[in-house]
Amino acid sequence: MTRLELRSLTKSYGSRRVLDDVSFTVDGGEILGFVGANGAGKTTTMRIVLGVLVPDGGEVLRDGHPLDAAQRRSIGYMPEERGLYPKMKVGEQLDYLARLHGLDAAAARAATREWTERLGVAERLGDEVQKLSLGNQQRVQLAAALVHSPEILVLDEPFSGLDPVAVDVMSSVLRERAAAGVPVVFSSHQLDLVERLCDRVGIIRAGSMVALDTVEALRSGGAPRWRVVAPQAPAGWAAAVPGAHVVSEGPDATVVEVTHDGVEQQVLAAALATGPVHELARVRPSLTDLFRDAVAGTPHTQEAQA
Ligand SMILES: Nc1ncnc2c1ncn2[C@@H]1O[C@H](COP(=O)(O)OP(=O)(O)OP(=O)(O)O)[C@@H](O)[C@H]1O
Repeated sequence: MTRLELRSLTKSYGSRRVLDDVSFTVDGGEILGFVGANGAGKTTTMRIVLGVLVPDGGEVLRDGHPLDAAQRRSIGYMPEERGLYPKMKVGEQLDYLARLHGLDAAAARAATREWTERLGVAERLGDEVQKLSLGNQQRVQLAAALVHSPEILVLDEPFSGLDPVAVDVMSSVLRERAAAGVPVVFSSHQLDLVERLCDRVGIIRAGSMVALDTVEALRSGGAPRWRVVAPQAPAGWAAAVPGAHVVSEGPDATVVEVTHDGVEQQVLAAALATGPVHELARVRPSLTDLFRDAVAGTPHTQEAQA
């Protein structure tokens, strides 16, 4: 099965390093979500995979060997800036792209038909791309990435601007391609979607990978957090429990982080000492929480650091 590997990629613009030792692998059958704040380096990384940009250091491997030009061309790529010819008809454009990748005329037409039907734009085959709504242009863009049956998929923000139906279609296409053995990597700012769809998530911050794991593993890393609902407890009640750190305290609930399992029982005892306890529950961070933690301490847009 195909394996895509990015090994120690670095890239600078002038004296400014925008990628610093970025490494990750995506196995066939796997969907990797690539997330990070604006300007963190996602597009730069993907362009290097495609060969549109040359890294200063590091390499991109397929099954352990550096990607050659022909293998790069065989990647299904959806660029962030999109790359369709606005005045060309949808069908002609997709046929052309499929032919460019070596399909004969009949196979190109069949692939165009298949993907436009699948993506819900088959009735627009005869329309110029520029006459389509942005969301439909994006569906065509995905069709363009798929018409040549790529063995690797690299998609830069494929979900941005899509309506919920198109999001579902796009999600099922990505799952299906992964199930067919294709390594899939896509960037997105829609973290709920990434959480739902991806087998693993890589978080990049200011050009460095700061997390790379399954959502489940990322969620269970870090100190355990517990939510306590004790309506009669006075302010500051949990602060004195050894090993507990109050994360937030409000009228509805107190959230504490504990240094190790078992401390929550002492937190519970302290809460019970103040009156009834209605709830003691482990809090599982969402990918959004993890993302915030991972990019914490940086300006909201990392370009501001430049
Ligand atoms: N041609 C260029 N010249 C100089 N700096 C550049 C160039 N292209 C990108 N950069 C800088 O490299 C950094 C990484 O940009 P990149 O587009 O990879 O980020 P991104 O994570 O894709 O962001 P976004 O989420 O906004 O798309 C940014 O600070 C950007 O300003």
